[in-house]
Parts: sequence; C-alpha cells; structure tokens
Amino acid sequence: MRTGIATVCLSGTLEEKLRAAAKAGFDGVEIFETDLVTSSLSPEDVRLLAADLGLGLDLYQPFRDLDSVPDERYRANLRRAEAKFRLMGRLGIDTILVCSTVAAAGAAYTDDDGLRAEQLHGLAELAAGHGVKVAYEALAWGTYVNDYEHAWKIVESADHPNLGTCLDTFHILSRLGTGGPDPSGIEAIPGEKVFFVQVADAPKLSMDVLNWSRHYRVFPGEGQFDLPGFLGHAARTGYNGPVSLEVFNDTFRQADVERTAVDAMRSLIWLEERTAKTLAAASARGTAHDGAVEPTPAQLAQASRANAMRLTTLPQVAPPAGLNFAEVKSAAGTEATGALERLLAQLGFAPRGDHRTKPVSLWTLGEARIVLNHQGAAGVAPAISALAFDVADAVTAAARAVQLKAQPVPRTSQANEEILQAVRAPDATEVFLCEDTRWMQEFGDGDASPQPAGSARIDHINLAQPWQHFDEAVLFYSSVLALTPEASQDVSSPAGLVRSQVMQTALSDNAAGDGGALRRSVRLALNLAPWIQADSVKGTLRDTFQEHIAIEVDDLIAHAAACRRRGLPFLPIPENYYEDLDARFGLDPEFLAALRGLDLLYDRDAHGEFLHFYTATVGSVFFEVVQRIAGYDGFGAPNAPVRHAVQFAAQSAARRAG
Ligand SMILES: O=C(O)c1ccc(O)c(O)c1
Ligand SMILES: [Mg+2]
Repeated sequence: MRTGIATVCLSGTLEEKLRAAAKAGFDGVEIFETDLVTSSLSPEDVRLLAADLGLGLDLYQPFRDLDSVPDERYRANLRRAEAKFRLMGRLGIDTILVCSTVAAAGAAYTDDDGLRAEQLHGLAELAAGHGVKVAYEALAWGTYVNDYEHAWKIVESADHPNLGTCLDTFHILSRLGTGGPDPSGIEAIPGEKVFFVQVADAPKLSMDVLNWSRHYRVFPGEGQFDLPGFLGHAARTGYNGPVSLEVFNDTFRQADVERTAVDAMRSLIWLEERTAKTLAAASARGTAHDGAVEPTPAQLAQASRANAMRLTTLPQVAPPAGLNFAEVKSAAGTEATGALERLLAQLGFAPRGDHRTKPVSLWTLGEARIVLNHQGAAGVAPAISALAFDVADAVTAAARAVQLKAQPVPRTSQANEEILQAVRAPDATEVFLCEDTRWMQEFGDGDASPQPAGSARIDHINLAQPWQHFDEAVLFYSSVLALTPEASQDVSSPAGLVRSQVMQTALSDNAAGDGGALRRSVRLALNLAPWIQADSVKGTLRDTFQEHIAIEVDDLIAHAAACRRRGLPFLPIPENYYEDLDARFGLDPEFLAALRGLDLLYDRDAHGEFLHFYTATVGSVFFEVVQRIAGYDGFGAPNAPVRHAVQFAAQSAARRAG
C-alpha cells in the first residue's frame, strides 16, 4: 500500500513537514496550498528537497469553487487553474484535488449536474494540456455536491480521461446516518477512475460537519469511523494509488512534528493490517456481496484486484491476559521513597527483597506485584514508570510493537537474568511484555511463588497523559497491545475537566470471577487534562498530575479495616458524599455506617456493586483498593469528582504549607 500524508496534518514549516514525513517512512505527501504559499522555498526547491528525501509529491490541493458558477466566473476559474497547473509542473505534481463548490451567499450559482459535468470536462481538457489529472471530491458541506456518489455521477458523465474522483473518508463516513450513501457503493466505481484516496478518522460528535472536519479529525484508529471497512471497498475497486492521511486537528497542528508523523505512520500501518484482515474475513465467509457461500468468479476477480494494493500485515497478538506488574520509580533513600514503602506495607504488601544486581525491590500482595525502582534521580518525586502485560509470546508481541514504530527499551541484563521485552509508550512509560513471573526469582530469596495471603491482583492502572499525546496513546494501546478503547467520559475536577479514556480487554468467561461473573483481564484508564504537560518529565512536576495503581481484593471491608489498623493514610471522603449516596441508593444504615467509618466509596451498575477506597498521594502516585461484586464492570466513575476534589484540596494545603 502506498502511504501518504497531507502537509496540513503536521506542524512547522513546509521543510520541517517534508523532513518529518520522510523520516517517519511515508512514500509521498499531499502539498496543501497554504503550506506552499507561505513557504520561502521555491517550487523547484520543494521538488529537489522531496526528491532528496525520497518522498513522492502525490497531490496538490485544494482547488475550490470551480463548478456551478456563472460563465464569467468559470472563465476566471480556468485562468486560476492554469496558473496552478504551471506551478504543479514546476513542483512535479501530476494530480490536483478539486473540491465541490460551497456557494457564496447572493452569487448567481446554478444547481445543474449537466453544467457541472461540462465545467469539469473543460477543466480536465485544460489539465490534460499540462499533463495534469483532476480528482473531484465531494465536501460533506458542499452546497450542491456533498456525497461521493453524486461526485462520481458527475465525473462519469463528464467522461474525460484526465478527470476522476477523490474519496475522502471523512466526507463519506461523517454523512452516514444523515442521508449520505453507504460506503459499499464505492465498489461500483472503476478503480482507474478513483484518482486519490484520503483517510481520516474522527470521534462521533454531534456538531456541524464543517467544524467537525476542520478541528476534530484524528488519525485512523484514534476515532470511531469504520476505516478498514471503507478501505476494503476502495481496495475492491482495484485502486492502488496512495492512501493518504488528511487530518485537520487542532492538537496535531501544534504538537511536535516528528512525533505526529510517527503517530500518523503507525495509524496507516494499523489500518493496512485491519483492512487486510477485513478483506480476508469477508472472502473466507464468501459473503462479501450477496451471501453466496462460494465466491462467484466476479468476486474472485475482485478479490485479486484488491491485491493491487498489496496490503501487508503484522505479527498477530491476542489481547493481554493480565497485568503482570507495575513499577514505580523513586530515588533511593529519600523521604518520599520511605513514605511509599510505608504505604505499601500498610496496604498489606510484603517486601520480597532486592534485585540481585539492580537497585530495585519487589513488593507483592497476592498476585499483585509492584516493583520499586530506586534508579530515580533525587529530587524527582515517585511516579509510575512501567507496566507489564501478560502475553502469550513476548518476542512476537515485541516484534509487532516495533513494526508499529514503538521504541524498544534497551535493557542491560546480566547473565542468567530473564530478558524482558519492553517498548516505550507515548508518555515514556515502559511497557513490558511478559510470558510468566520467572523474573521474580531474581529478587530476594528467589521464591517466585505467589503470596498465600488471600487473593489480590492489579485491577487497573490509571495513567495521566499529556494532552499532546493523548490520541497517540489510544492508538498505541489499541494497535500494539490489542486493547479496545471505550467511549471517553468527562470528569469534573476543581482544576478543570479531566477526560477519562478506558482501554480494556473484552469481557470473558476465561477470567470468570465470583459466581461465574464475566471479567476483564486488563483494564487501563488514560486521563487527559490540559495541565498535564508533555515536557513534564514524569515525577518532576509533582503537582501536575496524579496516577494510580488499583488493587482488587476479595473482601474490601475487611481489607480496609486491616489497612486502617496498620495506620494507612486514607483519602478522606466528605460527609456530603455519604448523604448523596444514601439519597441515590437507599443503603442499609449499617452498611452506610461501615462505608462512612472507613472512607469507602460505593457504586452500582447493571451487573453488580463496587466498593473502593484511595490512599494519600506520594509524589504523583497513589493507590486504590477495589472489590468488584457480581461482575461490576466500571471504575466508580460517579465517585471520580469526589476523589479529584479531595486530592485538589490536599495539594493546595500542601502548597500553602510550602
Ligand atoms: O476543509 C476543507 O475545506 C477541505 C479542503 C480539502 C479537502 O480535501 C478536504 O477534505 C477538506
Ligand atoms: Mg479531503
């Protein structure tokens, strides 16, 4: 599959954009007109630079408001177009994108497909003289032409070899459900008349489509559109030109250009794989079109034409089977590290000893394993530095991650030590891929057996994400680790709104809990807030974010009582919360008193009930203890504002105290 990216996706100057696109491995770019007009590089310079970088210049865009206009305006448009064709000659670009007209109020436009076909034919004829091809795209907000079928109908009747259509996923998929045609109709367009394919994802928002498009597009896999389904249709036409990202996004426009380009490339690698799988699944079912079990000769021909795109796949991984351990980095011998160790002991964790060769110690509670890494710099507050997933085949999982442009973490391992595969997540957290817990033998007395004391495990990990890398993180965890993103939720905090994005494995009876309730093996929550900065190296700005590790226990009330006896500093919960809880749920007074007495929080969903509590924060880390009763499947989201408010008050008090 030929990969491309529009310069409008990236921040910086045209030169920076081209260099970043080439470095990330793109085959080509679309030059967005503003990027060229504002550049100090001449068209010849751009052509040379791109050639030097091994980057194709695949498209020039956009050319606006050509069609449906009165004759005089049309002739002016042709003059304007001819100047662009000459410019494209200097750039060495052979395809221009023409988008459907957005009529200005009061002007004398004509809504007539015959006229539009004639005007596009005239443009294509002019283009042919310059060796240029015209790709006509329906903008979702085009005044007369706003869906791909209509654009194709006009292109078909204009019938000029230099005129084809441009398919843009945003304009097509944003109109599903509001009168736009189904994307399966794309397969009726001959592949050679599809001159260009642009892809963008987007979250499902209810807002006007122009603003949705201009500000909220994201890279494939970061939103909610069915892009593999779309690209499968495009592939079945026989199209084998560029699949090019065109993402207008307020965050990407200001984020680091090289990172964004890598994120973009990852999204296309992911999309290519998903599309190949979608096509293979459809042909295996033999029901791609008409429900026939055996593919018809026409279907077979179509399937082989789809190979024109030469979709490649990646090493396959199953979703992780659990969270193997979490690591907190904390400088040796500091007050904060002492506080952290006290907190773990009060939570019931037992110290299992130091690592044989590294300044790292292991604490366990049942199956919950927390590694304290003392290699943190002094003056840097404790922070979550790594998480480890249980995978069936670590080498394959790491190979997949690296193909998806994740950065491998180089490890220095001594002889006889387990070699753990690890890659870096977008927020710099190390992500380990583990097949077992043999690594535990390198600690203390070398006993790798689980603790007998009750059963406990890591329930979820909550990571704060810098706003610059939030979408990138969602794609990272879904493409690399096969976690599924849920719809995000906004949680109020005194400091502002926090967006909470859950990424998790499917409900499964392989991991059945009490009473056979379905469970999930991995739950991760990503928090996005504007005050979480990308340049705040983890733990240096202790006030900018808090993250936590949640431990699941079987009897939360008993566990909380034991923690209290050990002197654990609980996060204190305000009385107003308990009054509201009683109003909402009408709880048994004795039970309510138990909750109140222990600073416990409570929630209920369609499955069951949830009990949880939080500890005080050390550095940027705190702990949560939870109990899921009868398959409760949430995170106590209604209680999150209470937690944020109490933590905010504690931080303010700490700041005032100096
Ligand atoms: O927002 C726009 O105007 C615009 C321009 C060119 C495109 O290809 C597109 O998809 C949108
Ligand atoms: Mg477009």
